[in-house]
Amino acid sequence: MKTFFRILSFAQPLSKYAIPYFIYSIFATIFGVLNFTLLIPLLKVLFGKAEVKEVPKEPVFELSKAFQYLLDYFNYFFKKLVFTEGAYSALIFVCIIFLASIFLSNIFLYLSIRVKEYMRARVIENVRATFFEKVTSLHLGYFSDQKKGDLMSRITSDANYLEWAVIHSLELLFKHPIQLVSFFIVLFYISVPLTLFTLVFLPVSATIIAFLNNKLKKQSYSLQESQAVIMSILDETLGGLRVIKGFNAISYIRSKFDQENKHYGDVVRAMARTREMASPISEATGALVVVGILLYGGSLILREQPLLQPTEFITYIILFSQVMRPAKGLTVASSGVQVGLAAGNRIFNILDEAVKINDKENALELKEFKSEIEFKDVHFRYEEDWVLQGINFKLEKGKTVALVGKTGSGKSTIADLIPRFYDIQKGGIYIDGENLQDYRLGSVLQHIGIVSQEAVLFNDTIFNNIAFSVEDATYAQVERAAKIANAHDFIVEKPQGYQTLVGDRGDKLSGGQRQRITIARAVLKNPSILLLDEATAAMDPKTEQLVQDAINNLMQNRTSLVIAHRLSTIQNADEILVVREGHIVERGTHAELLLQENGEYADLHASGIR
Ligand SMILES: Nc1ncnc2c1ncn2[C@@H]1O[C@H](COP(=O)(O)OP(=O)(O)OP(=O)(O)O)[C@@H](O)[C@H]1O
Repeated sequence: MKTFFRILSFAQPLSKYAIPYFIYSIFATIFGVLNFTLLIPLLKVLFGKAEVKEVPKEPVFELSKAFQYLLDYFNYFFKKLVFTEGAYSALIFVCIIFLASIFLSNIFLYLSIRVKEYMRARVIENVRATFFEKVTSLHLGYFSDQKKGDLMSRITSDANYLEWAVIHSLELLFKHPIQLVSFFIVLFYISVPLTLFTLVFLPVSATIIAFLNNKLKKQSYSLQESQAVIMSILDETLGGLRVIKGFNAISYIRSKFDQENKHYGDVVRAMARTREMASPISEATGALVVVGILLYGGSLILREQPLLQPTEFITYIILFSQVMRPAKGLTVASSGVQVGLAAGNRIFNILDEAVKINDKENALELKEFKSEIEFKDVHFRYEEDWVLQGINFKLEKGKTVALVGKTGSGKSTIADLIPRFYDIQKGGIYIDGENLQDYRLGSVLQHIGIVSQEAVLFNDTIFNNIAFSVEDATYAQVERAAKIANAHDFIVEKPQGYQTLVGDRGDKLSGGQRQRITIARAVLKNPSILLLDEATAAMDPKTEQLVQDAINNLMQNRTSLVIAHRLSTIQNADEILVVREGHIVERGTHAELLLQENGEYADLHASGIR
């Protein structure tokens, strides 16, 4: 029930939709039912039962019997018309009212559907916006444990199921119950014993439908899980197509996909079996009831003193056949809600994930970076084991500190702690003497530029890829940044220049070109603190020199923390820290470290990082 109300909360403001929907549904139903009740006078005329021998008496209005008065007045007016104008004129009169009520019923139906669709659009907008906001505010560590495809499936297909669940719940709460109640009021009005007789069958079909719904909910959860797995495989395949083809692993990935795809098909078939059973079951119980009504209703008519008129009986059967529609609608809507509840749970699992990296109340603003960044006894772990232990160093303004060490030693992790991709568990990181966690993160990030090992580009133009973190960047500014990053020349050689689309993840550019675009991006942002993780991918000497020069230009007059994979970048660093298994084991300048006998830096140098 909690999930159900939470799903409805996406349709805020609910009253804006639910109240008009309720009103329109009532009117659509009233006029819809009226169509059928008009059958009684119509049939009377046709069967010649409407003969009137004297002037009928006009009914007297009483507030407590307003409904009865309306019916009596209609009968009075109808009889008067038959008496004064003849039966055929009365028939025309009934037909006109019949048409008018169909027209009105459809107008209200249209209005109710419109409100419903507006609400649907609102729900999907809200769900996606809330989901996207949440996903972008979660800490990076969360995504290490998640499959991307699974998240994508939640924001697309699960969100769709949820959107339908809201619509179905409107129908479940308002439309179908209103229709059912209205039909039953009229049915009771025509014959109480006959209607009581039909009601006996309701609990039987309700129990069967409830059983089917429960089954459907479980199946639908497994369907959505399977959909997520398919999306993940697709995502991995598209992302790694080059490797898959290169390693001739197409059959491996295909069989993985086929297996899941088959499982998905099996679940869809199982769901269809369950869902489609609801309809024949309600049809069969409906037919049973109709036979029962025919037998029982017939006995009421065929008595010596009939309790029911044949014209009323025909109308009753026609009306009853209409009851099946909302009754079936109820079963469809409730299964839609069940499916939506399963989808809702998958979405809420993410929405309920705690945002671990938050700004404190009254957090400080880092307006200007003035003196230094300091790591004091920093300890950090992703999972069980410590990845960093007792890290101490200072990065003074305008200086360059380089991190070197074997792969997996913890260099990237140290750099990731400054923009608070992760928070440390012990010790402290200080900027200008204040704890990093006391600042508003946004104000710190404003001063940081990151160039990572992997050049991350978006499927957009070169211009937008360079300008993406700087609002309103001008063409001249972007061009200047590209020149400093040694990127301008290759950009203008492209037919579309800065407007060239780079392709998915920058596929249409070479590795060196992608690197220089990301360097230009950092140049344009002009941050005072630079976190630079050198690319490890091998480039030809000329490109490498171009990238190296671009990096040197970028580092000028900045405070830099550099993760070095080549010695050439860091020979001029003010301090080099050698990291081993999460500890700093050596520190000093290039020259100092080379002098250390059996030192790790000297070793690394000898083994060839250059
Ligand atoms: N998201 C993560 N979850 C769990 N463990 C991680 C995660 N990221 C890194 N690690 C582990 O933390 C340790 C340090 O990794 P880190 O990436 O900082 O090393 P590195 O020195 O930068 O390596 P490289 O030079 O290869 O980039 C490694 O043992 C790695 O397996």
